[in-house]
Amino acid sequence: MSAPAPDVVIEVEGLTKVFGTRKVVDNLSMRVERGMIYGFLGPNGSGKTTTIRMLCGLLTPDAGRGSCLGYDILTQQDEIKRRVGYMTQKFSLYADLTIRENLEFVARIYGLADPVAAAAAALKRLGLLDRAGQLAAELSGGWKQRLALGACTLPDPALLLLDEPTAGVDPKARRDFWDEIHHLAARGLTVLVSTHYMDEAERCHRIAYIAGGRLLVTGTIGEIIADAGLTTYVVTGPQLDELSQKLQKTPGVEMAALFGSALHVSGRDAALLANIAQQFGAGAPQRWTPGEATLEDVFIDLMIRAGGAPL
Ligand SMILES: Nc1ncnc2c1ncn2[C@@H]1O[C@H](COP(=O)(O)OP(=O)(O)OP(=O)(O)O)[C@@H](O)[C@H]1O
Repeated sequence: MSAPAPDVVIEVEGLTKVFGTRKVVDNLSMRVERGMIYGFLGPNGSGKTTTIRMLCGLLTPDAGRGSCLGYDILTQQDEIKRRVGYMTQKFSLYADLTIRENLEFVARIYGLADPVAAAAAALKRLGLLDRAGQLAAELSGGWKQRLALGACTLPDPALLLLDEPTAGVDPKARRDFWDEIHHLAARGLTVLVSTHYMDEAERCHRIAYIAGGRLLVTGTIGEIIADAGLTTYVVTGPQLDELSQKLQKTPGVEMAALFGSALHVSGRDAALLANIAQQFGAGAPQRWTPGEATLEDVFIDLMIRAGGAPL
C-alpha cells in the first residue's frame, strides 16, 4: 500500500441505492476502524451485498458520500478496488486446477511480481503445503472456503470484504475459517463480513444489523443487547408452541420465540413482563426463569419492530 493506512477504514454517510423503483439501501451511514472485524447481519435481500459493492467501488451509490481506505467511494473507485480483497458469495476456484495452480493463477491475475512465491507463502500460511498438488475439486467445502480466503488475501489487501463466506459450511470448518479471520485481523487487516450465523456474529468486534436497506443498530454485542432494553424470561416445559402463540398476542410481550427446547419471552416493560410471567406461570406446567436477552432475541425483536417476518 502506498497511501498511509488511515485509522478509520470505512466512513460513509447516507448511502442510498435504488434498483428500478426499489430503494434497496436507504440512507446508510457506518464507520469501521482499522483492525476491526465488523459483522454485517440482516435477513435475505436486506441490502448487505449491495452495500459491500458500493464500499469497494463496484457500484456507484445514487446518494450519499464517504471513503474507503481513505479514498473517495464516488471518485476513486479504482484505488479502492486495488486495495480490497473481496470474497463474493459465488467466489469459486478452478476445480480442475490444483490448489497451487489456483493460487498462482489468482496471483497472476492480481499482477503480483512473483506469483510462484506468493502462492507458496499462501500455501504455507493456510496449512495447505501437503495438499498443494491436489485438485481443488477434491477439497471439502470448508477447505475450499479457506483456499478462497487465501486467494483473496494474495495481493496483501488492507481491507477484506467477505460476503457470507461460510454459507453451507459445517460448524468445525466455520470455526477454523473464523480462526483464520482473527489471525488476519491480528496482523492489522480490517474485515467486513456478512453472515446469517449468530455464533459468527458473536466473534465480531462490532456488528451492524440491516433490514429493508436500513441500518437499524450498530455496536458491540454488549452495547446492542443493553441498548435494546429487553427483559427476557426463559420458559421450559410442555406445550411451548401453544403458549408462544398466546403470548405473541399478549400486550407487553414484544417477542416470544422458541430456541430448541426453551421459549424466550421478551418485553421492554420489565414490571409488566414480570406480571405476565406470574400470571402465565402460576399453576401452569411450564417453568418461567428470568434470563438474559441474547443477540438473537434482540435481532428477532428488531425484525418484528421493522415490520418484517422474524428472521
Ligand atoms: N443489480 C440488481 N438489480 C436489481 N435488483 C437488485 C440488484 N442487485 C440486488 N438487487 C435486489 O436488491 C435487494 C438487496 O439485495 P442484496 O443482495 O444487497 O441483499 P443481501 O442482504 O445481500 O441478501 P442475501 O443475504 O440474500 O445475500 C434484493 O431484493 C435484490 O434482489
